[in-house]
Amino acid sequence: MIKTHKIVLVRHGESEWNQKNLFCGWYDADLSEKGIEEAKQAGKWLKEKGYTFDVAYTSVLKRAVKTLYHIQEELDLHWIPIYRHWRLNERMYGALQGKNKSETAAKYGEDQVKIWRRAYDIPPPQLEDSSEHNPRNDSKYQHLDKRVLPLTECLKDTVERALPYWHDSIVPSIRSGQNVLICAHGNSLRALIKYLDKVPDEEIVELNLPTGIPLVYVLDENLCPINHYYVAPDDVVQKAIDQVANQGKAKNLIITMNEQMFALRTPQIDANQLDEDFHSYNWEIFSSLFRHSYSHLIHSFKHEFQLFLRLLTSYHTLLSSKSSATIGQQLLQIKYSPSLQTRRQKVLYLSTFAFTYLYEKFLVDYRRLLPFQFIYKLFLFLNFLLFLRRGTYINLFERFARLKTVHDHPPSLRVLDYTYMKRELIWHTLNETLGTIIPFISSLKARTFMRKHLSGTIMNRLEQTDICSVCDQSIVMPHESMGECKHYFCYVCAYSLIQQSCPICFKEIPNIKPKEFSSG
Ligand SMILES: O=C(OP(=O)(O)O)[C@H](O)COP(=O)(O)O
Repeated sequence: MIKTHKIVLVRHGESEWNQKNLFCGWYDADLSEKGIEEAKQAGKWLKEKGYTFDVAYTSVLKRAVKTLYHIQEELDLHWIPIYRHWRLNERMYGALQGKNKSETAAKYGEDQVKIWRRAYDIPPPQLEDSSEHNPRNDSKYQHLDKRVLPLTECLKDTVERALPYWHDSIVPSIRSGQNVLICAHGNSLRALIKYLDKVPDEEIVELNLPTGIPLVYVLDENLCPINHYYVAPDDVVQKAIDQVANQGKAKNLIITMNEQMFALRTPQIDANQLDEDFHSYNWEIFSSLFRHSYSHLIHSFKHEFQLFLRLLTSYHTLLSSKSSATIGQQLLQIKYSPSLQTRRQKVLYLSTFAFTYLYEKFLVDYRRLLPFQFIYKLFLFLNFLLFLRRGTYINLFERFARLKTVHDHPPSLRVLDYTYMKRELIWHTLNETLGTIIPFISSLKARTFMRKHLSGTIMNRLEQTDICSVCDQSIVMPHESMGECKHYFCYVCAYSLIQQSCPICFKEIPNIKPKEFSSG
């Protein structure tokens, strides 16, 4: 019987930088809340299937170290030896570290990002020596020769630096019959798999490893893979793999942006307008309360009451600790970031009310103050131009208080279906065409045409009744032709037939006369 070995590879649970869709590399990001749950779940799956380990290997980055810890916790395996080594670190992502993958795809193209993420031998641009991400300035690596510390790596480089550790430390443990667990990273594990499965350079591009799902490799006695499988339901695995593959797509931008995504200009303008509309509506209702009594009071103290209403609204919105958005912003799901926290911001906010009050009470009515009004309007205009250019600070208060507007929730991706729009377009075109054609159709001629082709019975019925041969209603002021036609018409209908022909018998009607009633 062939002697086999089983090793388990686990990519750490989701890190905080995975969550933000940032290139992470050697940056020491922590696990996100979800990542902690994924790590625990990995341990549970392994426990369920009866896995146990004698030794574990990981990198020196805390997202992998902590994932391993959570797995140990679930398996109650704190006593096994743990070896951490920089050679199991994630691929050094060079100058891409800290950049958002979707934004990078939007800037450089998805194809370029796929090359940087997945091409075997093309490294991303390297880190500057002075970069905060340069491992040469990191205390974790101070004991190492600076020349081995990379400033960027392609997968080939990662394979080359990870394999010595595989051969020197991990292989002996496997050969000695120990159950080995390796908890590492997306690309350091891809490097290992590339080597074990002898994946061709061009095929490794399509390999994506999900976070927190244990991958079992069954090796023969020469440590060649016989089989491999994930210890999780297939649909969970596939979904997680697709998610990793899609991280480099620009279209993810809208759904992966965190909630600090700045609001677009249009919602900001709309929110401003809604606030004004809300104030007008508020004032309308309030003043209508006193329409029949105390109206003189309302009229005399209009500005003071308006100030009171504005303050009341603010007290329940921006000035309350629960909200950082005006009414208009709340309706459009945007808000200030940071919220109105400092005393200075609150004072500035309240002074805008004082200013509005003074402006409306005095400036508008006094001609001598017109130059001030002009200066104020000029400021508003310049501020608005700046807002249009930069997309921030729609009013002077926001500018002075340095308040930016962000989306309350990440905007969701809307799927546009053009079927309805196409139908609408066809219907409108048809409507317009009919609307243009119909007025050209003479109803009289149409009716004449139809009668010409109607069967005799209907014709007879029409002739036998006392209804007008033109409008089909009871005859009003009956008239008849002065020619050969023997039909009767209302006066108005008959008048329209002069010099035309009768719609029933098609005889010409030279003129008309009132119907003569026989005395019998
Ligand atoms: O740090 C990273 O990997 P990790 O989350 O496995 O440590 C990379 O950002 C993974 O990104 P990639 O899947 O685009 O290679």
